[in-house]
Amino acid sequence: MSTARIKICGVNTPAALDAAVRHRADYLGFVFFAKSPRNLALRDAAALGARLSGRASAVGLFVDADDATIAEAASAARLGAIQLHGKESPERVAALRGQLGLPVWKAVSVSSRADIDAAARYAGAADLVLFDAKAPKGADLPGGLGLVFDWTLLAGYRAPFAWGLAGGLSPDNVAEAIRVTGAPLVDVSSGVESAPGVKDEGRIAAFASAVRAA
Ligand SMILES: O=C(O)c1ccccc1N[C@@H]1O[C@H](COP(=O)(O)O)[C@@H](O)[C@H]1O
Repeated sequence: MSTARIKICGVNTPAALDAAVRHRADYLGFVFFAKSPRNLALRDAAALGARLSGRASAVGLFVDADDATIAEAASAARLGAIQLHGKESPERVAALRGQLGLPVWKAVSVSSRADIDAAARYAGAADLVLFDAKAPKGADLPGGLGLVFDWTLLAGYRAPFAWGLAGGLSPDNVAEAIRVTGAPLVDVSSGVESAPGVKDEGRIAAFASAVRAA
């Protein structure tokens, strides 16, 4: 099995960006969702995109955002892909992909096998499906909560699309998550933070090492 690709999500400062690049993350997530402690103002996102300057791909995270918001951020922050983390339908995903000319990732929240099966509706619409733990009812955020789902639901999974694993990953559990699921991509946010919205270089380094050793 080849090494899983790494996405560090919620990068919101130059120091966090430099740390993620130093530890060879493949993707850096820029969050555009006002309720998130990792939310980026457009001007800050533009500065981070310029600093990144193609050394890794910037993935913009949106939650049920409108076309103009996504297009403006994609251009300002030099996004290489967008991640839709709300209730976007396959039709909405396909339409955005056509409009933007960028790969579109769709997060699918999981608490049961039925959720995995239902993700098949995004085949042909999304460039990548990201399985994440379902947030509790009434939560402020649909992700970025450090919650894990039952990885055995993905054991032996044959996906009809490119896919990745998210939800409560950390330096301590990511090797086991890869072992159980065979995930080709892992996405982490709160598991590499010292406090909500504060990335920690030591934890980023440990996460990247654990993935490469898995
Ligand atoms: O990171 C956020 O603040 C966020 C906000 C809204 C939707 C998703 C968000 N993050 C994504 O959630 C998953 C899991 O995060 P965690 O590792 O459990 O903290 C991941 O895909 C983040 O990109």
